[in-house]
Amino acid sequence: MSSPSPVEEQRAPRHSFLKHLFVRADSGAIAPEIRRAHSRRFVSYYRPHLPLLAAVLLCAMLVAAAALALPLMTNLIVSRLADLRTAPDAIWQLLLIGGLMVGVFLVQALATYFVDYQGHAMGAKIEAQVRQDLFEHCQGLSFSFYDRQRTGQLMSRISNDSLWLGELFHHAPEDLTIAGLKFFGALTVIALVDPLIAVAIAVLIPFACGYALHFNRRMSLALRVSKERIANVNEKVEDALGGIRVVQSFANEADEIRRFAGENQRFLMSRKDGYRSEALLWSGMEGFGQLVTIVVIVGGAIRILSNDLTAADLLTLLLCVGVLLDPIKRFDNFIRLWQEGYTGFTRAMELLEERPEIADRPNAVPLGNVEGRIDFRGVRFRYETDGPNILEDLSLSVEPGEFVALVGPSGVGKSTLCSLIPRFYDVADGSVCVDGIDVRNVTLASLRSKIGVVQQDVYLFAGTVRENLLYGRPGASEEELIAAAKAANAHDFITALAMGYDTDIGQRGVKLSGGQKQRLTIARAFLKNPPILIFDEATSALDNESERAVQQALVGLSKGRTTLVIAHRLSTVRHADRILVLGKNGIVEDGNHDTLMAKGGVYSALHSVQASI
Ligand SMILES: Nc1ncnc2c1ncn2[C@@H]1O[C@H](COP(=O)(O)OP(=O)(O)OP(=O)(O)O)[C@@H](O)[C@H]1O
Repeated sequence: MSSPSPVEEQRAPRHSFLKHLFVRADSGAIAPEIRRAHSRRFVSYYRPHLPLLAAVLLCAMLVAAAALALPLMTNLIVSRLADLRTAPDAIWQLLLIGGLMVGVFLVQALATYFVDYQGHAMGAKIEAQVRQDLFEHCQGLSFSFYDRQRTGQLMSRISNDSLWLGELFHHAPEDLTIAGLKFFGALTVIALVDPLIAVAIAVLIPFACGYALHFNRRMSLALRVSKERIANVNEKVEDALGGIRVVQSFANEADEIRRFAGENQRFLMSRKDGYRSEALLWSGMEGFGQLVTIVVIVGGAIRILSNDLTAADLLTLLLCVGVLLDPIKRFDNFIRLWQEGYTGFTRAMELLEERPEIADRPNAVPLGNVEGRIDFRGVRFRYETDGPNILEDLSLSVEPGEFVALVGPSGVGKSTLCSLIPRFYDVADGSVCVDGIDVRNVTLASLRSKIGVVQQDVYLFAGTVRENLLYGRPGASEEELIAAAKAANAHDFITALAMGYDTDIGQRGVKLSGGQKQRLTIARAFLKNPPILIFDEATSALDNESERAVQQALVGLSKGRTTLVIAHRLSTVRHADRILVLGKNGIVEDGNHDTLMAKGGVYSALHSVQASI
């Protein structure tokens, strides 16, 4: 059974064709003040292109004027036919008018070319700008935003939604100018030729406008829903293909196909709803066009019979009706383009309006050279305002150059604690300080440049080994690059790869083993060479021998810099200056390996358990 359409879903029970025709279409609409703000933003995108826009609009006016010239010149010829019969230079006069017409059409052709080419180029530039703005904006959004958002949805906003923007930015001013000039120009000529027929046409126009606006709103709603649905489809594709190894290893292909079919079907239904409104709009506008033609033919004939109009005038009127109806016939196209483009624009603006929760304070200063002291002062933290506290009244001081290990059961907040130092999240209460300065009072870029983080989830970019290593320090020399790789025990496996440091490692480093990926991320942090290092389970995917080698390198590298290491395997941190045991109620033990073992508390118990495995 097919799922209900989005608009139907909002207005159960299902309605008939007639209900569809007359139902109000403003539910789900955007608030007027937001719409106004979006409109201002829309107009602002033209600012860097004003001279080009002016040239395009001028050419658009020429196109419209040339279209109106045809009925006028035809009138000129036909109304003078009687005089021309007796004129000795009739052929020359006709040839002159013909030449004039050719000139007009030449101007029209050149203007059309300019509007089409330069107009589209301007639209494409603005589209690229919006896409760039979106991408740049997303780069600055906080971890908490990405905790809530899904990548597929974001990709859809940045790539899919912006596809119609170029067309919209180009066609909106151009089509409106041409359509407006043709419509009102033709109506004016009709009024000059026969005011009564012009009035008859003008009476029909409000009905056509009301009808068009109604279906415009319906299409807008349907398109908005359909954009949300295609974002869901993208999200499903991203999830299922990104995790294809998990899908296949669980033999869950059929389930994934079924889930995808569901999203695909929902998207299809939203399209169908939009197409129905579009078809009703299109057929209605066609009907309006026919009605206007009939009014002019019948009305014109009656006026000829009463000697108020000549045959030449009727011919002019019919040609003018063609010009008048042209924008109406293309109205459907324009509305579709407008809706597709403007809905995408609105969704893009919603994303741009998203404020980063973590940002530089207005008075933030750059963090200068740091010694590496870290203080947590009465820190309380939770991920969501109504969520549980993950850290509560936590105080802790790490001296410059100290090597501190964080151990404890899974989920007590070790990674969370570390993520507060580079300000991936902000504390709810208390403060986190580096060298005595609250991290919220310094610029994010300067703070993060002082901290190297190797995260639990290894992330490598598509590209070569070299590109990935240089990510943290693009200007590093070849010697520094190799030294970092050697320190992370990665140099040997890198040189054994087909292209050495220039080997492409595939999407997210898929062509490497788990341990190799981990060593690359460690080398990347080594190369950055920051005064504060944070390793979150950084050696978990290494075999014992590699792990020992990396541990040794880490000990060497940590000299003179503050190092925090989160570890589950206690054997890897027994050499640490301090070991902090984190429990549900914060730090429950603090000391070095020997003192904690002698104490016989949580650490020694954990140690005994691991030693017995
Ligand atoms: N982004 C997030 N949004 C909401 N809750 C989160 C988020 N990240 C972690 N948590 C929750 O915070 C708590 C602490 O997680 P954290 O990753 O800091 O623990 P951990 O001690 O490092 O665990 P592990 O040793 O398993 O890595 C957990 O209950 C977890 O579910």
